[in-house]
Amino acid sequence: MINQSNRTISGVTPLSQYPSSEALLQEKQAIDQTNLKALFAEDSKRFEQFSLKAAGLFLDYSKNLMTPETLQLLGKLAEEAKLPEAIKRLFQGDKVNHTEQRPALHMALRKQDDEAIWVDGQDVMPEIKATLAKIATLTQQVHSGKWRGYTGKPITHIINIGIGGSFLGPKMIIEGLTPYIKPDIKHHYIANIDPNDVAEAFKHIDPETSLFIVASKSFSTIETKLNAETCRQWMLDQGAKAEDIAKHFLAVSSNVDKAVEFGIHPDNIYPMWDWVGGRYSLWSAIGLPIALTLGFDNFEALLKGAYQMDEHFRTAPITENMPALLGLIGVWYHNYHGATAHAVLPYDQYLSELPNHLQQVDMESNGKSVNHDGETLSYSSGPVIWGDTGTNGQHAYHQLLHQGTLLIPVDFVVPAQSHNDIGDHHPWLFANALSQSQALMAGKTLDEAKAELAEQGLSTEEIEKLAPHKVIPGNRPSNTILMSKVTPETLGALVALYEHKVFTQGMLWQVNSFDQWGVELGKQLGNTLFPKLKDTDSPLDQDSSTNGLISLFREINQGE
Ligand SMILES: O=P(O)(O)OC[C@H]1O[C@H](O)[C@H](O)[C@@H](O)[C@@H]1O
Repeated sequence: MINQSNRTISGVTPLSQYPSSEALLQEKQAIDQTNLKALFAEDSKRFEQFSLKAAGLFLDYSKNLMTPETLQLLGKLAEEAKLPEAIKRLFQGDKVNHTEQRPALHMALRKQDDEAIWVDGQDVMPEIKATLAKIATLTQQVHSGKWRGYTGKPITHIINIGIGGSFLGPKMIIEGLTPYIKPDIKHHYIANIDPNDVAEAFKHIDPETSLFIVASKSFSTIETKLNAETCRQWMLDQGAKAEDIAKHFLAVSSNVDKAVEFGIHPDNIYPMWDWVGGRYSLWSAIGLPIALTLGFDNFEALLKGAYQMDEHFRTAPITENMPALLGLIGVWYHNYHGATAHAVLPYDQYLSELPNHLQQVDMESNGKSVNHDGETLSYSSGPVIWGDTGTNGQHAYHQLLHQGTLLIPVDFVVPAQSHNDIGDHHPWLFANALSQSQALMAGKTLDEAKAELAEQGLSTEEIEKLAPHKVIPGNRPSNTILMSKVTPETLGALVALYEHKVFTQGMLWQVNSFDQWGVELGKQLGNTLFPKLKDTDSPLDQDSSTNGLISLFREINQGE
């Protein structure tokens, strides 16, 4: 078995501000002396000990490089980081997003009781309930055919125009719950400013039966503004009149004035609030396309599932708390083993958008390098999150997971039942998820590789040459998150699980998980450079690379 400590020690960036950090460093040295296979052999109850159920999800975290002592130390680390207090502050609406002076209250959106939640002296619950009622009414009107387009036809195409949090979450949920899609409704997304995105959507929609949702918390995101203007013009070009637009355009925004200015009827504007971050907004009216595509009852069930996970996160002790555990295990690998990436591999084709959504949730939240006081972090925060569906990935990048030089912890997300009961497909899928986590854990030793080659009849010389290539180091950690089936409830719980995992890690790293100033610079520079592409007389006053590329763009476009 290859000892992983040598490979990753240079990347270890302990959280030395916490007293337990020193003990965790020693724990890491101790863990390096053993391996997962041995830990399983020593303790027949390892699975029972390192697994738990919450909100319809089952987490098996036994295939992690940890012992009961590690778990205790991680729990202590969380206490020292004041995670329980932070959870309390999050749920009671404290301004945890201190750089923007806002709370982060996405949990209020899925709250199943009427208890008040106060933001700046105002209870936000009545407005949340009123918005849900408005979504329910609209959904009913669209599905019953009461809401009609400008030629009197019912709506059959829902087109979400939005980007980032106003796109990734709704798309992931709708595709994740494909079996629940209303048969008469087609769903489409226009996110990218790339004309290819809008051009392709136009090929599949019909102006008479299309309902566009302009989803933008700020209503100032250039991609969404331009795409919305292009869609409105397209409607007019297809024969709609200016007064018909109200029947075909809705908006979701916290910037009502801007949405009205764009031409959306005030009755058709659904509110968003400052206290909901874009990447946490699918539970708000940003989820309108979810309700319209899957039905309001399914949207409600999604909220309910998330609420159950919220309640678990709010009340469970740290070492029995699923999101906190995932967060702590992630910190254990990131800061004490030098793992800089984390893979999320859903074994469910419908969940193929989950890694994309989680990339925004995780990387936009914790991709930060200063602490709450603005001081540069002395440790690493925010790993690269990536992934795609199994079994497809097994025939592509899993090679690196098994034999590469990087340590990449994995989350396998697997339903026990499929919505499509076709032959043995699903047991095969499940068996693959299990065999991948087993292979990562157990690997293949040099002796095993040699024995295998000997059985195939190879000569001693050939065996010596080939065997090292066939060694799989193993000892590579993974979590398995299992649900009986992907339903609105379990998917709601799953997404909330990851949201709270990210919060836990943000707390441990002492970063503000709810702002995203890094995104702003690219936007500002884009505004400066766009006129230089349009106006060929404008001076080239940028760095030589940017100037050179602008010149090429001008040359190519002038040559046409
Ligand atoms: O909803 P909008 O205001 O249009 O914002 C859409 C996206 O824009 C930005 O790039 C932010 O980084 C994202 O967090 C946000 O979700």
